[in-house]
Amino acid sequence: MVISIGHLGPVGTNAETAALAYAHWLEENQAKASLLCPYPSIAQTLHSVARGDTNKAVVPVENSTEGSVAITLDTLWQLDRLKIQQEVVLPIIHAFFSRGTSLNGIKTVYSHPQALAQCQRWLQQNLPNVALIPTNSTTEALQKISLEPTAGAIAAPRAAKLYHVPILVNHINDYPDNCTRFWVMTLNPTPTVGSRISLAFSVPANIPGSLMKPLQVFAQRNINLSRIESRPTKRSLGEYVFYLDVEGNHEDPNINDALNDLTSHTEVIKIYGSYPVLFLKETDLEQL
Ligand SMILES: O=C(O)C(=O)C[C@]1(C(=O)O)C=C[C@@H](O)C=C1
Repeated sequence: MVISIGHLGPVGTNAETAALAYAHWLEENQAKASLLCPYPSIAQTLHSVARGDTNKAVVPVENSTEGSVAITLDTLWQLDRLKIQQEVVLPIIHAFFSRGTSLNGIKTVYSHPQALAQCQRWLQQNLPNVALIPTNSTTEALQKISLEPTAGAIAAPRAAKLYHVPILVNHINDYPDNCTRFWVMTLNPTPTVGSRISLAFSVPANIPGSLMKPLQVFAQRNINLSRIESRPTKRSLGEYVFYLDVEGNHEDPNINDALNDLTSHTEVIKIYGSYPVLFLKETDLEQL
């Protein structure tokens, strides 16, 4: 069976690179063939796997410079039954593309909001007066500049070969170790022994101790949390959903005990599963 993997498109996005890396891993480790399916937005990518149109979806979750990808967390909270099969950590390199020959004449820069934010210092120093225009993805930005010599786009260097647009400046991300975590989501995960569990919950009431009690469940059992953050529930101001990454897996009775206990201190809880993490280096990307 060929595994269909949805990702943010069009081809050449960072999400596609993460999906390609996962497809490569599936082929090497499980002898499984995959078919990549681009979608116009992260939300549509997740809905496609929730409907069963694709077997898996690869979506960005957190960037080392800019933090969480809100649309991914919010959509996962709305959708039921999606589980994390695997995490892929990808080095993210941004390049500046233009049909113009120098930075001098540039008036407009297009890119995905995350990419614009990850290059904000470079933009401030080199193109302080341009209009920054957000697009649905980095490669959608590349498509926009084809007829505009005074426009530029920020995208991954890999896209230069795919779109035949010249790179004017490479490595413009503000932090050289810029990387993004991507999750491979599915309705039917293959059981694996992971190294991390991710979950989200809302609390029964906005009263003293309502967040401390769920956190104590882990502290009391000496279980380490590697991330905690909140997003609004969108029901009313001041109500939040909390997202946690827990170090460990379901084979550990201490973790299972903590997760069982957690349900008595939360209102709605979604456990996205326990999963292994695949770290990629810049040199790994050259083979994709
Ligand atoms: O537009 C792309 O190339 C994407 O894959 C999206 C995205 C994101 O949403 O975070 C992925 C990784 C980078 O952090 C920048 C942009």
